[in-house]
Amino acid sequence: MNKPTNSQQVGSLIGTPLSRTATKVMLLGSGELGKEVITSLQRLGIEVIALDRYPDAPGHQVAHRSHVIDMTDGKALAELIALENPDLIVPEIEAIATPTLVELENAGKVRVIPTARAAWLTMNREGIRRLVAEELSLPTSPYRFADTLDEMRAACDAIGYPCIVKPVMSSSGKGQSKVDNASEVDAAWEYAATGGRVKNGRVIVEGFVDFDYEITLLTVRAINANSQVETQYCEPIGHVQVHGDYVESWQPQIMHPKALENARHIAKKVTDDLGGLGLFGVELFVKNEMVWFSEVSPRPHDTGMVTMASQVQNEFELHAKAILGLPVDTSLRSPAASAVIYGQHNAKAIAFEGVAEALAIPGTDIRLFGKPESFERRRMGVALATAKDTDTARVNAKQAAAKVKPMIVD
Ligand SMILES: Nc1ncnc2c1ncn2[C@@H]1O[C@H](COP(=O)(O)OP(=O)(O)OP(=O)(O)O)[C@@H](O)[C@H]1O
Ligand SMILES: NCC(=O)N[C@@H]1O[C@H](COP(=O)([O-])[O-])[C@@H](O)[C@H]1O
Ligand SMILES: [Mg+2]
Repeated sequence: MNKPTNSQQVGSLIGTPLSRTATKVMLLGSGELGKEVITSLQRLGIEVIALDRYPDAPGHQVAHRSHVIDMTDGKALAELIALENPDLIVPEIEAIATPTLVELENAGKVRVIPTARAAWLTMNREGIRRLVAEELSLPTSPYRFADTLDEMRAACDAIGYPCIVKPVMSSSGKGQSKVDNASEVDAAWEYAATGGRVKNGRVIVEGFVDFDYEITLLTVRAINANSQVETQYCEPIGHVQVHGDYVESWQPQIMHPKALENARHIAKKVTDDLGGLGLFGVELFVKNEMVWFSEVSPRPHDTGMVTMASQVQNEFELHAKAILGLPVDTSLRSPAASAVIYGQHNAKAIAFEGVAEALAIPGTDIRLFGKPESFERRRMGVALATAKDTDTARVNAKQAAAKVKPMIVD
C-alpha cells in the first residue's frame, strides 16, 4: 500500500499510528495551540511528532513523539524532517527556518501547511504587509520599515503620532509599543530590540488605526463534497488586547453587514493568495463600515480559543480536518467568551488554586496548558464560558479566570 504523500487528499487514506501505514504529521511549535491541534489530529488516527524549543512543551505532553530543537536552525530542522519523514508539516509559530521549508517543498520532499510560501511570508511582518498592501491593494495602516534608530525616528515622523512600533519578527505583542510623541522614539527602539523573536533589529512603524473594535475572522480553506477547495468563514471573533497580547475574546462579534462583507472580501483575497489547505486567523480593524487588514496567522489563532466553547467544530478541529483534505463545519453552537490566565509569577512548576471555584460559575470551563515554567505575563491557561449572549459570557469568563490563582509551591 502506498501512502498518499503529497496528495491533497491525505485524509482519504489514514493509516494506523506507530505502524508502517501511519499517516504522520509534524508540528513545528507545540504550545497551547499546537497541543489542541495534536489532540484533534490524534482523534482522526494521525501519528503526531511535536517539536519545540524547550522540553515538556504543552504539545510534547500529548504527542506520540517529541523533539527539542532550535527551529530557526535550517540544517537541524532539515535533518529532523529527513529522519521523521512526515506526510505533512504544520507550522505552529512564526519563528521557523521558513526558507528551508520553501527549499524542501520546492524539491517535492515535504508538504507544508498551508504552503511553505505562506509560512515564509507571514514569519516576517514585511513579507505579508507588502503582499497585502502593495500587491493585493487591500487597506492597511500606513507603514514604514527601519533598521536603525535614526531611520526609525524618520519613519515615526513621516507616519505621524501616535504610531505603533513592532519588531518585524515577533508575536504576542513582544517588543511592541505605542509611540505618542517624538520623545518616546528611543525607548520604543530599545524595547523592540529586546522583544523580537529573531534578533535582526528591523522594525515596522505603523500608523495608529483608531478602530471601533477589532476581530479575528477565522477563515478555512477545505475540500468540499465536490472535491473543490472552498473558503468558509467562522462567525467573527471580537477581542481585547493589552500590550499587544490578547486578554479576552468572544464570538460572535456583531458587525454591520457591509463591514462583514468587507472583512470577508479581505480574508478571501489574502487566503486565496496564500493558498493551500487549513485554517487562517485573519486579524482586522473595524470602524463603521471600514475594515483594515492587520495581519494573518496561517494556523489557529490565540483569540480563537473561544471556539473550544462556541463552535460545533473548534478552530483546532477545523485545521486538522482541513489539512487532511476532509470537509469541515464552521457553524456556531453558542455565544461564548474566553479570558486569559497569566502566570503572575516567574517560577518553574507553579500550581493553580481555585479551579473548582471557577467551574462553579455556570457554563464555564478551564484549560491549563501545563507549561513547565511560568512568567508574570506568560499565558498559562484560559477560562471559557458559554451563555445566552456574549456580554454575559464575557463577564463569566473573566470571573472564572480571576478565580484561578497561580501560586509558587515551596
Ligand atoms: N496599527 C495599529 N493601530 C492600532 N492598534 C494596533 C496596530 N497594530 C497593532 N495594534 C494593536 O496591537 C495588537 C497586536 O498587534 P499585532 O497583532 O500586530 O501583534 P503580534 O505581536 O503579531 O500579536 P499576535 O501574535 O498575538 O497576533 C492588535 O491586535 C491591536 O490591538
Ligand atoms: N500569538 C501567538 C500565540 O499565541 N502562539 C501560541 O503561544 C505559544 C508560545 O507560548 P510561549 O511564548 O508561552 O512559549 C505558541 O507555541 C502558540 O501555541
Ligand atoms: Mg496579532
